[in-house]
Amino acid sequence: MTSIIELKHVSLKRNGQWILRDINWEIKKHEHWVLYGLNGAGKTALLNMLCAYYFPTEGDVKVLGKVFGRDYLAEKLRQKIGLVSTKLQQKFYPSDTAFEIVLSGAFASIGLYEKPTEEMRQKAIGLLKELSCLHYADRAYETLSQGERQRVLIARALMSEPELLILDEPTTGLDFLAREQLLESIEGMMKKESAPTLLYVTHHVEEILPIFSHTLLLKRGEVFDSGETKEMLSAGKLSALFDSDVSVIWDEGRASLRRKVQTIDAE
Ligand SMILES: Nc1ncnc2c1ncn2[C@@H]1O[C@H](COP(=O)(O)OP(=O)(O)OP(=O)(O)O)[C@@H](O)[C@H]1O
Repeated sequence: MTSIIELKHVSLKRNGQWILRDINWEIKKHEHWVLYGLNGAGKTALLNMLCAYYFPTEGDVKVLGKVFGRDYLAEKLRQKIGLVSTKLQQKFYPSDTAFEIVLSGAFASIGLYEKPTEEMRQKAIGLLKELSCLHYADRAYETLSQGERQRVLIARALMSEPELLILDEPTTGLDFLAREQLLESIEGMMKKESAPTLLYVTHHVEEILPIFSHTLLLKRGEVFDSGETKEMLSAGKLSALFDSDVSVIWDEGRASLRRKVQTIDAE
């Protein structure tokens, strides 16, 4: 099976501090992964590396068949990766419509500077429909809710038919219902045969859908463990990850966590 991401003994130092240490990770085509870790675990640093914004201090990074430092062109590589992150959300022009924002994905630009073809327009309409956002296609970005914006940005990311789609904490700022509806849309989208490999970054176990076959647990810049999701989300493993006792409750293929409160006997 083709590798989408291959990291070998990758470490990253920034401002004299090690942020990532000895990361080994392989994502194969058609596997869908979760990158899970608490605040400050190094998730953003790792994503910045995968998208060629950071260069490893040590080790080898290969993304979509391109070896960093040897045969890759950052811009070209990024065009093959669909990235949806909160940081990206803030870059769009408030008066651009949802339709224009989705279309801009075909040119990998912020704003629409080239005339889209009829084929692009049809594709954008199809994606807006698929992500249930066609009814606000003509609304200005600034008038959209957080959940609506995320849907539009996922549709935009899919315009260029990326081989890898990275969703970086896409449910930030969503209420329970909006979160669940977005997760349902993501699940539906990933069931399509033409779906890209998906990397979903989160610090909420509840968001890990059954479609995510694999999970990498990141702790203080190191791989704590990685493998099949079901195995990674065990009470023992997560308690060790958090340095705090938790129990895991499974319901319809999704896990949720409870922190065990230590009770001290009065006697
Ligand atoms: N340029 C930098 N210089 C020094 N330290 C940095 C730099 N960038 C990140 N760090 C540190 O590296 C650690 C990992 O940061 P990172 O933002 O990757 O974590 P994260 O897992 O994305 O966290 P969160 O879930 O809170 O967004 C943090 O302790 C952060 O302060």
